[in-house]
Amino acid sequence: MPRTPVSTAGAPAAIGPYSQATRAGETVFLSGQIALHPDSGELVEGGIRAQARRAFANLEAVCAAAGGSLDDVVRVGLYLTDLGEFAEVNAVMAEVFAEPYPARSTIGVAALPRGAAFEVDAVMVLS
Ligand SMILES: C=C(N)C(=O)O
Repeated sequence: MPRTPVSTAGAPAAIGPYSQATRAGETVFLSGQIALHPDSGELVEGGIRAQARRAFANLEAVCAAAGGSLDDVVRVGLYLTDLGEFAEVNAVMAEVFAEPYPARSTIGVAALPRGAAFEVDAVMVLS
């Protein structure tokens, strides 16, 4: 099955050799989003909540470009450089997603691109 790239100016351009998302049939694989502002390409300021909100907003823009929405997301992966900030990320995720929530894995990592504190990736199934 061919992989069809998804591209939008509503989310930051890829910072390496990957697509913002790829679609295979009705399944969309969304690349990791960090808190880069789509216009400036710079990491937003303001701490973990601001970073999480921007990263989820970027993800939402890619969902929309693929013809879906966050309601179509079936799984997310969260990556934090400090699991001490887990509660704050949970609070932002609860603002962004409605129940029933997607499946999720959360992983503490040593570092993320561009010095980000948070990254989210996702799988979406179009309905
Ligand atoms: C930000 C990314 N998704 C990357 O570098 O893979």
